Amino acid sequence: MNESHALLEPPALLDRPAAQQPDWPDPCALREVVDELAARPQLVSPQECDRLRARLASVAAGEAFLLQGGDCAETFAGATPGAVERKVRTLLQMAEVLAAGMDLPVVTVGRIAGQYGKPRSSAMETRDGTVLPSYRGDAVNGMDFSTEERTPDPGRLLQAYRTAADTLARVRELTGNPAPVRQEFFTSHEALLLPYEVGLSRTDPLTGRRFGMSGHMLWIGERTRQPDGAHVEFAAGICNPVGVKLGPTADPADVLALIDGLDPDRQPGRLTLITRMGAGRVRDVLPPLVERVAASAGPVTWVCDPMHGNTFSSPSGYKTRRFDDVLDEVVGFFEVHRALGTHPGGLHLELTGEAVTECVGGTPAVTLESLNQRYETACDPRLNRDQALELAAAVGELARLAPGVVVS
Ligand SMILES: O=C[C@H](O)[C@H](O)COP(=O)(O)O
Ligand SMILES: C=C(OP(=O)(O)O)C(=O)O
Repeated sequence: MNESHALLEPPALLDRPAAQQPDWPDPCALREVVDELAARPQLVSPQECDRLRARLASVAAGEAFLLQGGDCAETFAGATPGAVERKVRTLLQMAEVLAAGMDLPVVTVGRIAGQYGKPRSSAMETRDGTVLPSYRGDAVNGMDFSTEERTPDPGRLLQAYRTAADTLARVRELTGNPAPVRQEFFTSHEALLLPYEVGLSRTDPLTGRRFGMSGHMLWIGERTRQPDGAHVEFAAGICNPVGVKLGPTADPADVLALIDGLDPDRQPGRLTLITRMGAGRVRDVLPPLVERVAASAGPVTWVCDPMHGNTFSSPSGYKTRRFDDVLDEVVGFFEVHRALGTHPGGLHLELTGEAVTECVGGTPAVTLESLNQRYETACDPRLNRDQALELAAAVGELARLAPGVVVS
C-alpha cells in the first residue's frame, strides 16, 4: 500500500497524502485513464445530488430515515440485470417495512453502481509462501491469486465506469418514471479510488459548483478519514452529500475537524456521520461523540453501520457477522440517540438480494456450519434477503417505541 503521493504525482491530482491507494505500476497509464474518465458522460446530475441533500436534510431534522445498503464489494460479473433488480427490490421492500414501522418517509440509497474499490487491512496477501497484492476490488485488480490478476490495472477503472453506467441504467429502468416500482432511489459508494473520483468530477456549467459525478452520495471510509488527507480534501471540494465512517477510536476533536472541513457552512443534509462501533462498544463510545458534536457543531445526520464493528472469523475460517450483533448495535444506537435527544437517522448495511449464507442467524437461520453453502462475497459478509427484511422489520418495531424509551 502506498500512503504517500506516488500515485498522484506529477502533477498531483490532489495535494495531500492519500491512504489506501493501490500501487499502480504505470503512472502514465493511470493519467490516461483519468483523462479518459474526464471525457466520458457523467453518471449522475447535480440536480439529483441536490435532491438527495434535501432529503438528507429531512433526516437530520428527524423527519425522515435513511436506508443505505448494498454489497460490500460490487463485482463486474455480479452486475447482471437480475441481480441488480433483486438488490434494488430488497432495498425498496425494506424501505416500505421501515416506513410503515417508523411512520416516517424513508430515503433509499444503494451501495451500488460504484462500490468497486476496497480498503484493506493488509496491502499484501501471503499464500504458501507467495506474497501478492491484496484484492482491492474489481476496479483495481482480480481476486484470483496470481501475479497477473493481482497487479493493479488502471484499465479496470474504465471497466468500473462502464459497469456503473449499466447498473445505473438498470436502476433507473426499475425505479424511474415510468417504471415497475416508482420510488426515489439514489446511489452511493466509498470515494476511495481518487483517480476514478477525480476523473468523474465535473463543474456544473449552470452554477459553477463542482460535483463528484460518479454517484449521488460519496462517503469517506474509516481508514481514509484523516482530516489532513487527500480523501477529505477531495470531498471538501465537491457539493454532493458526503458521509464519513466513524469507528470506535474516533476522536471527538478529529470529528469536529472533519465537520469544519467538510461542512463549514453547516448545510443540512451535506454531512452524514456513519458510526460503526460494534455491538459491544456502541453504548460506551457513541454518547461522548454525539454530545460533543451536538454541543459544538449543530445538526448532522447520524446513521448506524452495524456491520463493520461486528466481524469475526468462524472456526472454519469464514469472515462472518452475527445477525443478533447487527441488531444489537442498532438497538444501542437508538438507545444512545434517544437518551441524548438526537435523531437515530438511519442504517448503513451490507446486504444482497440473493439467498447467500455469509452472516449467521436470522430466520431461517444460517449457522456457522452452513456458511459454506453460498458464501459468495468478494470481501465482507452481507445480510441475505431474508435477514435484511427481518432486520428492517425489527428496526421498524424498535422505532414504534416512544422516543425516550430505552430498550433493555
Ligand atoms: O469493507 C471493509 C473493508 O474493506 C474490509 O473489512 C477489509 O477487510 P480485511 O480486513 O480483510 O482487509
Ligand atoms: C470499508 C468499509 O467500511 P469502513 O470504512 O467503516 O471500515 C465499507 O463500508 O465498505
